[in-house]
Amino acid sequence: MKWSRDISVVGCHAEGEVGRVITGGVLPPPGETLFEQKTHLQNQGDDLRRFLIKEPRGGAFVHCNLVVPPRSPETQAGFIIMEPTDYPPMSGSNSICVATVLLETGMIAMQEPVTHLKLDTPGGVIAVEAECADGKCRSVRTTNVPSFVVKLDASCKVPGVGEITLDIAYGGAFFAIVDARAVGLDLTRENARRLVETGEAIKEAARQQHPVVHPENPGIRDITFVQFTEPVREGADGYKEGRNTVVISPGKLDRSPCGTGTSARLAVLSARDEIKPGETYVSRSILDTRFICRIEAVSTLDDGTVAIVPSLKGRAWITGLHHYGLDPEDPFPEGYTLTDTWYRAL
Ligand SMILES: O=C(O)[C@H]1NCC[C@@H]1O
Repeated sequence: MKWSRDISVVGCHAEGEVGRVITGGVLPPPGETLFEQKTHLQNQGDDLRRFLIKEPRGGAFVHCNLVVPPRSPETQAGFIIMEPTDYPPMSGSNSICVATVLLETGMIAMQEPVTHLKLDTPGGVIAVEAECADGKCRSVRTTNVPSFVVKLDASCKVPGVGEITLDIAYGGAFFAIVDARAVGLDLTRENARRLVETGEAIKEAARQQHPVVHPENPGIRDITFVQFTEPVREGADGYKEGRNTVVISPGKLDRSPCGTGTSARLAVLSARDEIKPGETYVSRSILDTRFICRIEAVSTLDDGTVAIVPSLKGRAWITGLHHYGLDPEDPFPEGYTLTDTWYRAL
């Protein structure tokens, strides 16, 4: 075997959603901030993401996180999130995978029973509280970046679907949030393909009809995800509970309850006075896995926009230790996609 590249990756999933973590073989990209480093990766060939996420090394369900030295004060490490078509500024499921891998592999020393960390992301600094026992992370609570509403009850004309109403909110990426009843689809595993098709059509229309820009970072713009929701109800344990599924381009559903999507939804619920700071909110995925969430604080952005600071608690499990390599004779150094499993070719 003769490789021109050898990248060490720890396989992991958080509540069903894959979040692989690159722990070796890649130097930190240049940049003063994580956002600049992410932009460098994106604009300078995008080869690392394509190498690890596209087939034959990855698949439509794969996310990868590059661990980098921290840049912001008081943080212990940073990570840059790579998804099938995007580099989202933050990601809930990926943050839980990264924290679990950092602690369970000893890259950062674990303190039992609770380890507190601050991690740098392109979207800002997040706080992590990991409950740990016997060398394992039993849960990870991520306190996310400020999350806020952009529009409530906006109208959107979607080819093949009709005119629908949606909310637009930021939770670490911009989401268009749609009541699943408006498109006549229940959030079931059997409907996964139809949810993807409808979600991608809505995303395309919503991006054109509702351009959005983050008030504090104009580099963060445009709707990245469509989230379908079921109404909030009281769950078996007496807490408010809501199911959702988030469509991730080019066409798969988030298997976890989507931390950034839930953060955006909490901003909407808060703006409608349907949830109060400190109240427990259980966010459920299409697989019925859960994040236990709450609004930790209310704040304002530089331009006066009201924001919430949400947290989400879930668990991740390490699935494997891998080395991904490139044989110089391999005809697919940048990978490939086919519409059988990728929905849309990239
Ligand atoms: O939990 C989240 O925020 C994410 N899960 C995959 C897509 C989103 O980044």
